[in-house]
Amino acid sequence: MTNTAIPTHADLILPAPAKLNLMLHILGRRADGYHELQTLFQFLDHGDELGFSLRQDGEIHLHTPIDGVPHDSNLIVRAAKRLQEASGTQLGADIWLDKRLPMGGGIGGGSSDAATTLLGLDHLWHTQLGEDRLAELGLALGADVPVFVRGRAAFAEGVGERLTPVELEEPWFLVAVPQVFVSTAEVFGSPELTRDTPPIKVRSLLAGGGRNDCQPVVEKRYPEVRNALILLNKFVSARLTGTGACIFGSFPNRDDADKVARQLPGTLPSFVAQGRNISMLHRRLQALAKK
Ligand SMILES: C[C@@](CO)(OP(=O)(O)O)[C@H](O)COP(=O)(O)OP(=O)(O)OC[C@H]1O[C@@H](n2ccc(N)nc2=O)[C@H](O)[C@@H]1O
Ligand SMILES: Nc1ncnc2c1ncn2[C@@H]1O[C@H](COP(=O)(O)OP(=O)(O)O)[C@@H](O)[C@H]1O
Repeated sequence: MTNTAIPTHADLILPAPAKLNLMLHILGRRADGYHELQTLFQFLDHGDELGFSLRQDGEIHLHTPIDGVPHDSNLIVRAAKRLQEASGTQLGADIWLDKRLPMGGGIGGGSSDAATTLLGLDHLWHTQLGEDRLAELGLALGADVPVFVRGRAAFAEGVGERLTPVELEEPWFLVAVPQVFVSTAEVFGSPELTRDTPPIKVRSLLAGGGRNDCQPVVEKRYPEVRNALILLNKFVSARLTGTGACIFGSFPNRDDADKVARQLPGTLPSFVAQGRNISMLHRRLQALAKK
């Protein structure tokens, strides 16, 4: 595919894959307002792409602004600056983003961009902070960043930072994108959100259990999501990812997923991607390390 956003002369081009929350249980609320959860993360082989080139002057320049997100608030720029501070490097970077993932969709685009920036610049700058330190820097940027830094499908606990790697089947997913922005803070702040699901063991999950506790709240507050779920449920058992708005169903092969995608109305965009236990980012970095 031709890529207009990233120049071919960039020093390093890396993927920033999406994730799905295959289930998400809310166990309670901490004193700081954050919620204790249990969730199962799997990556998709579909995502954004980032390009990086070295700068000697220490500046961070993101050349592809996102509408409505100021340069210095972009998670890419924030991640780059955190890594500069933590490592003490004098180097900087030119960065380009090819944004393909819908924003605020519960598929983790911003968090994944941040993780790819941490790992990409750690590679380019030779800062060698190590995965644990990079995951720690990531957590300060968002609850979902560490899983993208680790790059392994995982059962997550705490606020999402305590990760146990898991081996899951790798089915094909149809992800539908209701055209509405769901606020994560609003969903977690809702009085009607249930916060008392008993903790479960990872083993019972892998047997296919679980649900998304945010789904009833999002269905009630966002008719676009409710209607999309009704529609997709006609073909496959559909579920919300994260706090939405995206919903997904799984299929044993790509053809079956494509067939359903073709039957969805134009008002409900969708894409088909395979679930992956090792993220595309990590597969690319491993290939680079072998060169
Ligand atoms: C719940 C998940 C599941 O993947 O939702 P999605 O964002 O992917 O939909 C994530 O953990 C979200 O992670 P992320 O989007 O990085 O959230 P943050 O920026 O850290 O938090 C946004 C807001 O959500 C609330 N929040 C978030 C995570 C959490 N465990 N408890 C919370 O109460 C807080 O009000 C916080 O201010
Ligand atoms: N590089 C980025 N990509 C996407 N969103 C970003 C980025 N940097 C900052 N943001 C902000 O983070 C918000 C949530 O982004 P996103 O990760 O796409 O959603 P979600 O966490 O629901 O999957 C966006 O609405 C935007 O304001």
